[in-house]
Amino acid sequence: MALFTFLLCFSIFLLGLTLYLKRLSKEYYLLAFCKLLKTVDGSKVTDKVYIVPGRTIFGNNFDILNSNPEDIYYWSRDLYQRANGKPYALYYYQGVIYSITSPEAVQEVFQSQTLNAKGILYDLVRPFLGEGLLVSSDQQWHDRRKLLTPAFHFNILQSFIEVFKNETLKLVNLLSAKQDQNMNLNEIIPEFTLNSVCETALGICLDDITGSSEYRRVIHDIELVMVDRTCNPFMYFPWIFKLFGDHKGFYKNLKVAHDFSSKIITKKREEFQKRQFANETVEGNDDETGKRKRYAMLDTLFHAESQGAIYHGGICDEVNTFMFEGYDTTATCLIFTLFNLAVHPDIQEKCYREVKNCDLPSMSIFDFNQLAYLECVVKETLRLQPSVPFISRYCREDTELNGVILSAGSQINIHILDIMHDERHFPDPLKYDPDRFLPENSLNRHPFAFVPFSAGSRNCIGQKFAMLEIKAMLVGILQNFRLLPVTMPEDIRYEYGLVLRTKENILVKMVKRAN
Ligand code: HEM
Repeated sequence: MALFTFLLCFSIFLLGLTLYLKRLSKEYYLLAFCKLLKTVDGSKVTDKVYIVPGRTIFGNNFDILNSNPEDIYYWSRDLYQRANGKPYALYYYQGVIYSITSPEAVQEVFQSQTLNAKGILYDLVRPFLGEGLLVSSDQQWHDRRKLLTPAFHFNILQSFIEVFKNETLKLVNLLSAKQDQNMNLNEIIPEFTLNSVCETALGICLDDITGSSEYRRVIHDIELVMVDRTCNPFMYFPWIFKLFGDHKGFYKNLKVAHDFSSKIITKKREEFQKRQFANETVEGNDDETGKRKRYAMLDTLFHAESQGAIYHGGICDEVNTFMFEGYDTTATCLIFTLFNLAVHPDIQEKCYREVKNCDLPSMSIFDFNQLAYLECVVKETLRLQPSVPFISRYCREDTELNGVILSAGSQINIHILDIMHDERHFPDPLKYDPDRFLPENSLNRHPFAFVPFSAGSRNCIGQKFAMLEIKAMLVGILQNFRLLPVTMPEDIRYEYGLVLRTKENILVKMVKRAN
């Protein structure tokens, strides 16, 4: 009798559980621990979104376990092909990842006033960048963006040009000493872009401060650990990372990077305070024409600090953000541009003809803006090999987007690279063809078809800075050298890092031009 009662109760329990799970499974992908996507109009989700089949019964949670950055790059391209122009979705325990690969689909995100919070991947860079402009959100982001925008004003950029030119001349001298050898661009270029951002935005010459090569090395190692963590969903948990990841190495490297930027801040603050004391800057808010005085980035922060609008920790976060965002992105673009020019001698020749009579030392922003073909070349590189291949947003609340409902906690991955490889807007998308950006060929192009700097309120604050710096370096290099290919396009295997990388370093040969 007792057994019968037990079996009856157990059966009722099982039936109840089954019914409950059945009901729940209308809302959730149970084994993936994730809420299901729905459409706004009740139509089939698969009509609007390609649902990526998981490799295990647990949704997509284990799809990229043990992958490397190269695997992830090519996996993303494969998903793009399979989705055939539709957005695609992956089911992870953290929430749905809704991936956008077309200008039409990204429009709503870039125009949204609310989708400003960054995706959870950015949590992995938080130990490095704190609450700096790249990762922060809400009022803090708004206030900082407002504070820092004037530091990239035209007049400030004009004053940076001298630094870009000096760094270019230093680079040309170094390249002259190595001409006719194979040049490893990944080793040479980042040193100069780091110098440029430090000397302009931070006002410090790295020749006066030790540790810059160590800084670049640790940044690379920090990146490797972060990319490794993105491949393993369990490593998102800080305690699992602490137990099983390279936690110790990561924080050791982080300390080196933070100490390096701290050293810069301390040195510059002393100088700022001395100037303040001498009444040269802070009190003199207005310049002689009566206009509000503008400062370069670090002085803007010190000025805000003197008014209680930001504290030391905030300054450190912004400095780390600008150093990190400002050097690797531009270096990547320069490396790919030089590579593209080396393997396309006809395009290189056209650029050379445009720049050969420029007088670099006397060039102004206006003169750089006149280099129309060079601009097309840089844009085509950013289209084909965008330094930042994808970005991500986080849905704090249930969000309607492109006819689907993303529940709170979902992520929106914006695949900038795929958007800019859309053949409807860029026919034969893998061909390197700067003419696409000539005015007559850009007419009526979708406004979000070319978005290497993102778009909308969270676009890149440093885009004009970057274009100017890249153009200055290209003018100097092209005037002095003919680039010959060593690495060929077929040798390149791309990798996802914090910026777009290649598995092997890119090599070119530079032959001095007869003047
Ligand atoms: C070719 C060079 C560059 C490219 C392709 C690039 C690209 C981007 C992209 C795509 C974003 C959006 C990131 C996101 O939404 O998660 C971004 C944001 C940002 N970039 Fe750049 N960037 C470049 C150069 C620079 C430079 C030179 C600086 C500074 C000197 C800079 C500073 C920033 C900052 C601070 C943000 C965050 C802006 C915000 O959220 O308000 N970038 N950049």
